[in-house]
Amino acid sequence: MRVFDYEDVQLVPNKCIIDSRSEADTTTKLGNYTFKIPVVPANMATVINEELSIWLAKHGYFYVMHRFEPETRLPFIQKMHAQKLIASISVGVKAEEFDFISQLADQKLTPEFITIDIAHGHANSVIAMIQHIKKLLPTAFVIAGNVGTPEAVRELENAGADATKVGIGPGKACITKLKTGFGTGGWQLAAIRWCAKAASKPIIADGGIRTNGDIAKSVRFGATMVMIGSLMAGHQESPGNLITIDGKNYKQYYGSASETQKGQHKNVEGRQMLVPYRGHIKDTLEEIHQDLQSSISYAGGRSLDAIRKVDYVILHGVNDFN
Ligand SMILES: NC(=O)C1=CN([C@@H]2O[C@H](COP(=O)(O)OP(=O)(O)OC[C@H]3O[C@@H](n4cnc5c(N)ncnc54)[C@H](OP(=O)(O)O)[C@@H]3O)[C@@H](O)[C@H]2O)C=CC1
Ligand SMILES: Nc1nc2c(ncn2[C@@H]2O[C@H](COP(=O)(O)O)[C@@H](O)[C@H]2O)c(=O)[nH]1
Repeated sequence: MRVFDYEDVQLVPNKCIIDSRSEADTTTKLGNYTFKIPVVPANMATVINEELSIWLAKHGYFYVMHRFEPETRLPFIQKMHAQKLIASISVGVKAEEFDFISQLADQKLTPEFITIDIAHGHANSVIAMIQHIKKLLPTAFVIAGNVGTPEAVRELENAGADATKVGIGPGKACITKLKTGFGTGGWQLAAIRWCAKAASKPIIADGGIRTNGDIAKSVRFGATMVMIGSLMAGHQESPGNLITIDGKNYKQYYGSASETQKGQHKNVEGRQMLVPYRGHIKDTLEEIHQDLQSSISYAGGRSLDAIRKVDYVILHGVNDFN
């Protein structure tokens, strides 16, 4: 398998067939829903909160609420449904999480999306959780992860997952590679390609996005949706603390497996850092929308599908057209 990451690849332009970039359609479909762009802020405590979830849902963006205030999830689903908005939550795989799903079923409360969010998603615990959700809440769209191999994608799909999330260790706040020696850090884009070839359902590329162009590259190599943490954490609406150093503004960003998140130094695989303050998230999302419209025009099409078929070159390696 050829191994490469985002910075090693460039997409090759095709003849433009539209008169204006505004004609390019950046929407993507996940389950029964269509979203404005193939981007979702990471389900991390310094990236998403209830307020931002509501804003994103109201404005046609996908969101996944994090799982680190577990007792708020049930009222959160009720609150979203009362506003006729989609409810998209995260769960873990510990015993109490199985009970939580049973509780939702007892109350006849089905979130539209449930993301199973653990570090090593190719695990019996995740398969058991997928099956538990599908039995009790059969209409919920289940995203399972995280994984980094085709075998894992197939197993989770066969267990009933509606989508799988790919990315072990490419995150900005991640230290998995350093602490364990494992992961897709440094070859995340190749891992997406590898997994997507085996997938029969959508893939969500998770982690390692450093520029807007990386989103188009993820789509080229098989992603239906792209999850982004650090580039989404610096906004006014982001939940992390605002910190000013020498007159420059930053926002706090920490890993979900960091000591800060866990409250103890046990199985730490994440760190805390500062990311530059970037103003309002609506402006960043609009910039991503416009950049993707440009990507579609360079791909020679009218929608994201055009990007999926473009040629590419691998820089710093063997150049090849695929
Ligand atoms: N995408 C990524 O690269 C990574 C993401 N994260 C994020 O950090 C958060 C915490 O993740 P996680 O620690 O999995 O969540 P949890 O602490 O909820 O752990 C989930 C369950 O899986 C077990 N478990 C976790 N890792 C392993 C492993 N390597 N082998 C066997 N069992 C395991 C845990 O038991 P026990 O704790 O007793 O082992 C626990 O029962 C999540 O939000 C996750 O997405 C973390 C690391 C990498
Ligand atoms: N190894 C770890 N990965 C983590 C942790 N917390 C979150 N994550 C993953 O990172 C992405 C976001 O990546 P970014 O490059 O866009 O910043 C996130 O969605 C998780 O999959 C962690 O503590 N350790």
